[in-house]
Amino acid sequence: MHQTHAARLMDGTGLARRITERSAARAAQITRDTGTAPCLATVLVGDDPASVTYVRMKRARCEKAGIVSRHVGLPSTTTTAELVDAVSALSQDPQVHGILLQHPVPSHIDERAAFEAIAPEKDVDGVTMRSFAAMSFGLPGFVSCTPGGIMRLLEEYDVDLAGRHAVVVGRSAILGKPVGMLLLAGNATVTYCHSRTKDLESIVRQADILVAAVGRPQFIRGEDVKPGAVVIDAGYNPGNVGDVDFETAQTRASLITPVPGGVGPMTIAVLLAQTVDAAARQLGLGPDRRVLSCDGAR
Ligand SMILES: Nc1nc2c(c(=O)[nH]1)N[C@@H](CN(C=O)c1ccc(C(=O)N[C@@H](CCC(=O)O)C(=O)O)cc1)CN2
Repeated sequence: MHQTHAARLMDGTGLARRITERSAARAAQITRDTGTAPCLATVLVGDDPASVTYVRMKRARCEKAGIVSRHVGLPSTTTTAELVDAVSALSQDPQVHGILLQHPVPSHIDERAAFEAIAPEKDVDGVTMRSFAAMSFGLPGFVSCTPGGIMRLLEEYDVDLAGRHAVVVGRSAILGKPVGMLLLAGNATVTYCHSRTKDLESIVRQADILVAAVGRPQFIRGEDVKPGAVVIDAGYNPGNVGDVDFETAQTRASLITPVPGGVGPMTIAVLLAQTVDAAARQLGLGPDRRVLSCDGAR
């Protein structure tokens, strides 16, 4: 019989705040040293309410951290060519250091073509193929923000990955696929599951580390969580509901991210940290490797 206990919560809000304080200090230093503040351009196509909220949150956090926020809002009728032109113009603008194209774009647009119009040195959201390849090969570059935030949370809570079975449920280009590659780089044994996976529950039950990134509310049943597992809920469904049935999962897991307050805030903290890093490089200063690692700030 399984013993009932409450898992320890992984506090993404607190860690994100500490990382962002460091980003703000570094942004102020860059502004003092060069006379130019780091600048993130956000691009939003259409008026999907959730996307409007996320972009607003990103812009507000930039401004609080001393990062200039430039916004390009485009109508939902925008064509692929028009979006590629808008992103290319930002890629060529020396006053812009980072570019964020909010996902998803309307379905008639070739989102991949638009992402690929982001200059590599400005890909602070880690969405281009080049960034994905660099991350996969362990080369310098920007990571996709939610996967980067998840890895930073695992590090903060001293989760040992080596030899452990990590199960990623979901295979999206900016979340499921890259987080699996980062877990692999950490020497975990990685299994990807998706909508065509047969007997998903039996694979989930084997996970020492479970990353839920399906985009379906409470899709992962709490009773399928292996006792002692580390559960990362990367779901951001309407009403702040995650992909995991939290109530039951937290009685079985050893560590679990809450929704809200887990992975979400980390996504934005990584975006800001990478924007500051990009600005430092483009303005001829070295990157500050400590911004993300946040040593001594626990
Ligand atoms: N280009 C990108 N598009 C999208 C990304 C991304 O990383 N890059 N991620 C997701 C969603 N997302 C950011 O865009 C995001 C979702 C949720 C949160 C967050 O902090 N949520 C809070 C709760 C929200 C609230 O208080 O209203 C939480 O979990 O505590 C941040 C970012 C889609 N698109």
